[in-house]
Amino acid sequence: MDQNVIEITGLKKRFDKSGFVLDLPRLAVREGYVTGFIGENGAGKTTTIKLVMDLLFPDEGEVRVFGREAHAFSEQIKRDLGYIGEQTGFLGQAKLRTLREMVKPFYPNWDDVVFRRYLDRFSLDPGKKFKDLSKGKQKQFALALALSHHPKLLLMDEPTANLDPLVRQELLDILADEIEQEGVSVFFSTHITSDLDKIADYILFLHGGKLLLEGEKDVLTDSHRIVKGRRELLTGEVERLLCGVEATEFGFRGLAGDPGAVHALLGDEALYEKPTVEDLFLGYTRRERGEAR
Ligand SMILES: Nc1ncnc2c1ncn2[C@@H]1O[C@H](COP(=O)(O)OP(=O)(O)OP(=O)(O)O)[C@@H](O)[C@H]1O
Repeated sequence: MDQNVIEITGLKKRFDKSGFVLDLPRLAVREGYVTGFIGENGAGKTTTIKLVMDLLFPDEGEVRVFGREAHAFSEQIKRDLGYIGEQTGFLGQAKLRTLREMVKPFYPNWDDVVFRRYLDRFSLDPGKKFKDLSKGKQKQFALALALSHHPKLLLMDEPTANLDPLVRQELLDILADEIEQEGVSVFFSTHITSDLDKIADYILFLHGGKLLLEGEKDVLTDSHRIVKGRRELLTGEVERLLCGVEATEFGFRGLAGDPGAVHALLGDEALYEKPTVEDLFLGYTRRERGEAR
């Protein structure tokens, strides 16, 4: 299982109009795991996903999916890939059953039993038009289509946006089932970091077009600590060991990448808590923006 389903090397993608540059010397998504892709608005997540989907072409470097070059093998790759984009590109006027007819021929592994099972599970009426579904129901339909051809990789751009907490939890449960039963790999971007606390094995954190932090989620959260203490403990020396420091008259809070070094200075005078993915995200983003206090 030590394969990478996505492997990007030496990639550069520039948008002359906006001046944005995506610069990824190396990015890998491992087979059989859930990898969460986070980053602030405009960090380049959608651009990366579009490059993997061969909807954009790199200026430099290479994108490989299932070990094959993404552009040259685009058709073969897509057969094994379930994609849910930010905007579902379905023809809104079409009924769900018509959309099934349109999509099915592209996938040799199409499975009507799975498709019907998900329509039932999501209470989706095949006679309804896509445009008449709520945004959440549209996402569920997109997921039903994506899962009905037994993909090896689910590639999703903000799949849980616009979903109420119950539907979001159901989607996460479905992903967990698919991983367990079908061994599917999952790569998805999100702003809802609590979803990553729940199901991600790996985290890729993009900032300004570059990978800022990556690794196994448990290793990242175990190796960092949120440090809290009284305001007078926040000396310059302590502050240099923290990122994303928030301080008031009375106290402070900051993320430590080397908690041992902070403990050597503050000992048990401070509190040390395991961070969430959101804590990591905020700490590193603020550090990059030079926003600390
Ligand atoms: N076709 C394009 N032409 C010019 N600039 C573009 C184009 N597509 C994206 N960009 C710019 O590239 C940057 C990255 O955009 P991208 O959509 O990949 O970010 P994102 O991380 O997905 O953001 P969000 O979380 O807001 O969806 C942004 O500054 C965006 O304006």
